[in-house]
Amino acid sequence: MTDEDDDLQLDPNFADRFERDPRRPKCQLYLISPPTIGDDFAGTLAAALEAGPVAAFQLRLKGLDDHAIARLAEPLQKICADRDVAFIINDSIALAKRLGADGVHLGQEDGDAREARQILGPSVQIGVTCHDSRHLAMEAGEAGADYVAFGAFYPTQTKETHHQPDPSILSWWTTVFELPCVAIGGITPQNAKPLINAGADFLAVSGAVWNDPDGAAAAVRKFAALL
Ligand SMILES: Cc1ncc(COP(=O)(O)OP(=O)(O)O)c(N)n1
Ligand SMILES: Cc1nc(C(=O)O)sc1CCOP(=O)(O)O
Ligand SMILES: [Mg+2]
Repeated sequence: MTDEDDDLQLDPNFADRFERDPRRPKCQLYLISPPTIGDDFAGTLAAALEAGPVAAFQLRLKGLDDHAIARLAEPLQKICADRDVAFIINDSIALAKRLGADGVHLGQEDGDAREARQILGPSVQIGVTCHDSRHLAMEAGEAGADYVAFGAFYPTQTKETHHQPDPSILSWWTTVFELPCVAIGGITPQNAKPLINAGADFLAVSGAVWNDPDGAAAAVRKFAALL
C-alpha cells in the first residue's frame, strides 16, 4: 500500500472471504508480447490466439524506436484483427495513433490518459499502470482510462518491478468500481487462481505464455481451463 492509500483502510482478510461477483463478465486473458520478437513470432502469436479465448494482445517492445516497432507491428496487428483480438500498443500514444491500434497502455511516465483520449478519440482503449495504489487507480479512472492495471502480483523475470499489491486490491476495486481491472506480474496457470477469485477482469501474461516449455498455444489452453 502506498502513502496516499493510508486513509483507505481495508480488512487484510477481505480477499480470502471474497468470491468473484458472478454478475461481472468472466476473467479474460490479455497477452503481453515478449520483450523482443524474432521472425517466427507471427506464427507463434497466431497459434496462441487460436488456442483459446484471448481478449487483447499488447505489443511491448523495449529499446526500439517507433519506426522499427511500426514495421514489426504490421503483420501482428493483422493477425489480431483477423481473430477479433484487441491490438494494444505499449508506451506510445503517437504510435498507437499512427497504427490505428485498438488501444494504448500507459505507465505512470508514459503520458496522461486525458491527453491520450483527446488524441486517440472515444473508441480507443486506454489502460493505465497503477502499481499497488488505490489512489493512482482512482485518478486513472477519473482521467478516463478504460482499465486500470495492478501489479506486479508475483516475482517476474520480464521486468524489474518495485510494487507488489495484495490480491485484495482487486476485490476492493471490483466491489467499488465498474471499470475493469487488469492483474499483471509473474502470473502463471499455477498461481492465477487467487487473482481470478479476487475479481480480476483480465490476467495480463507474458513469460508464462511465451516461455512455456509446451509452447505458447499449450500455455493459452492451460489459462483458458481456469477462466
Ligand atoms: C496491462 C499492463 N499493465 C502494466 C504494464 C506496465 O506498464 P509500465 O509501468 O509503463 O511499464 P512497461 O511495460 O512500459 O515497462 C503494462 N505494460 N501492461
Ligand atoms: C510489463 C509488466 N508490468 C508489470 C507491472 O507490475 O506493472 S509486471 C510486467 C511483466 C509482465 O510479464 P510476466 O507475465 O512475464 O511477468
Ligand atoms: Mg510503459
